[in-house]
Amino acid sequence: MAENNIEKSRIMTFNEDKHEIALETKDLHVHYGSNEAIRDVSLQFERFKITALIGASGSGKSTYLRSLNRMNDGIADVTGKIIYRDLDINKDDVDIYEMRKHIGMVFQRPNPFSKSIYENITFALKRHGMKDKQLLEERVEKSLKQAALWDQVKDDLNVSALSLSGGQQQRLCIARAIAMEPDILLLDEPASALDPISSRIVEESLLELKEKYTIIIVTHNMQQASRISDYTAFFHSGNAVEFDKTTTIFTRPTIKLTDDYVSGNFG
Ligand SMILES: Nc1ncnc2c1ncn2[C@@H]1O[C@H](COP(=O)(O)OP(=O)(O)OP(=O)(O)O)[C@@H](O)[C@H]1O
Repeated sequence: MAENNIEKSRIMTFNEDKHEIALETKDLHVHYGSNEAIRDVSLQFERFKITALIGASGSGKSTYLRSLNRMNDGIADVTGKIIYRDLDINKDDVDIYEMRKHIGMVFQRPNPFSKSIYENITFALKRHGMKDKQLLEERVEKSLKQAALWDQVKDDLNVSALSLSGGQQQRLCIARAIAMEPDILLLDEPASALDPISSRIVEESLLELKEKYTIIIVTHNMQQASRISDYTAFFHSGNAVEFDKTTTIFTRPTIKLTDDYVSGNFG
């Protein structure tokens, strides 16, 4: 069990008259058996902004992120509130299938289906009842454009997704997630398995995506966090230690633990 040695934390909250909150957790705890991986985390995520979750390995970033759209159901015990559109989506009676249309997720390793590019994107749409061929084609084009992949694949959407490069596969996974037109995109180190060039291209597409989506991203890469995020939450031992504008976290954090981490003294 991680030791709770956090004496101080500093969590910024938004003035809700000026900032629209897309998602919020209140007193969130996550236990894997007796191991408390997330301790009482209350954070707000502003709409159409990118929030980075940073911290050393094992600090709880992925556990927290995965709890936000109930990916930890059946794996961990998650208590506390996850507020989306005035609804606590951590309640038992929430339709998880429906909720995930609004809160989509992209994982660390590109995981396209072993199907064509076109089918990767239309699969979930069809399962949700979209049948019209023209509408499906429009959605495929729009999401591939938003994920900055359209120009490279538009001439043959019937090739296998597995024939794409790693970076292209990850952008396809982003396109697949946004094809559902979610409000919120959760990304768990989406560029960590990619080479630096593909990683920068994914970053650039995320910057464009924030015009339309609220993005919450786990990253180990400090440069990436400072390049793309508006806000940053620093996690340590399952606690959200400090949350503020990214520039503040990286240039003048209040808490020593944050300072040590962002200046590379541990982690
Ligand atoms: N499926 C699981 N079952 C049991 N314990 C888990 C599981 N996933 C994570 N944990 C534990 O929860 C704690 C937080 O892990 P988590 O993966 O959330 O951290 P992280 O900050 O995302 O780490 P990393 O950067 O290495 O991915 C760790 O103690 C880890 O061992």
